[in-house]
Amino acid sequence: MENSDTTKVVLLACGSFNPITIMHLRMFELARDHLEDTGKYRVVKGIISPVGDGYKKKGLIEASHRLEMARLAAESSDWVKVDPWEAQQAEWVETAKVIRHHYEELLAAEGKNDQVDTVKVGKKRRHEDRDGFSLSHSVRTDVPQLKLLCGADVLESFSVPNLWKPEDITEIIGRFGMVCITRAGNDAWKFVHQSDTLWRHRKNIHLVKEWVTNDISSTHVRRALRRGQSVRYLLPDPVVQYILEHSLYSAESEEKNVDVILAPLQRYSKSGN
Ligand SMILES: Nc1ncnc2c1ncn2[C@@H]1O[C@H](COP(=O)(O)OP(=O)(O)OP(=O)(O)O)[C@@H](O)[C@H]1O
Ligand SMILES: NC(=O)c1ccc[n+]([C@@H]2O[C@H](COP(=O)(O)O)[C@@H](O)[C@H]2O)c1
Ligand SMILES: [Zn+2]
Repeated sequence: MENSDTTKVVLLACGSFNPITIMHLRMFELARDHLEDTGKYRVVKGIISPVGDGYKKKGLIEASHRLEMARLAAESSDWVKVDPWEAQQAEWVETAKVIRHHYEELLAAEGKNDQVDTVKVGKKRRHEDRDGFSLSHSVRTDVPQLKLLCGADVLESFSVPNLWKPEDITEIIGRFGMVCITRAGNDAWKFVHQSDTLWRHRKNIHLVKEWVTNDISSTHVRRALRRGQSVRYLLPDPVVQYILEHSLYSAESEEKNVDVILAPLQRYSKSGN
């Protein structure tokens, strides 16, 4: 039965997905269970958004292949879909912009625009937060919430110099919120505790402890493929087939972007941000 007190949530996972693994799909299941277990949320959709080639990460193969593999993987889910928008952009797009794009899509799908209906927005939300970010322009309760889904490594990468703009971190967490899958739960909490920005927005950070630890990573999968080893059961079968059919992941593909600086580092060190 529909509970009118629950808030609908859409989960957005951004990453390389080079290639997508079963752990990426598990993240969605873990996050949905965690949010729904609070009794406050109902997760209605998951979106996988592979990063574009402009991200320039070492070993990042073409977005067309990564998108197709993600689509094959998502066929096994009735609620997680792949969205090609980010992957199709000529230049790397900041995650905050990707979230904004999907939020606008969400509003459009609900027949709403980005103007907040103040009657429907809770009073306590109508203020500037301490970073000067106007929450009154951004939080509404009549459409599903959009939250960024990621692993603890992404949360911890917030402290890497020149990787994230501080205002983007504030917007991602303060305006939208994050669901973060963590293998070492205490470390992620410690990280939140040690950052003033993260601590201020702690109620918008959902840390999900993964009890059945699973260290599958795309790096491990690419390494195994380079060595001619089996990757079966680490990836959905159709993804394994696709990789073999197209001979993806070799010593050569791992050298892609080897001498190139990662797009965010390039962008933010240049601008002096
Ligand atoms: N085993 C895992 N546990 C928790 N989160 C994970 C795990 N694997 C990937 N993620 C998360 O999935 C998202 C996409 O990650 P990404 O595409 O970088 O995969 P990855 O396996 O970490 O790849 P790579 O080894 O190339 O960095 C990120 O938010 C990452 O933190
Ligand atoms: N400043 C930013 O918005 C920023 C910085 C670094 C990574 N990211 C994103 O985080 C994800 C990380 O992916 P990887 O873990 O595969 O590197 C990608 O989607 C990337 O675009 C965003
Ligand atoms: Zn990663």
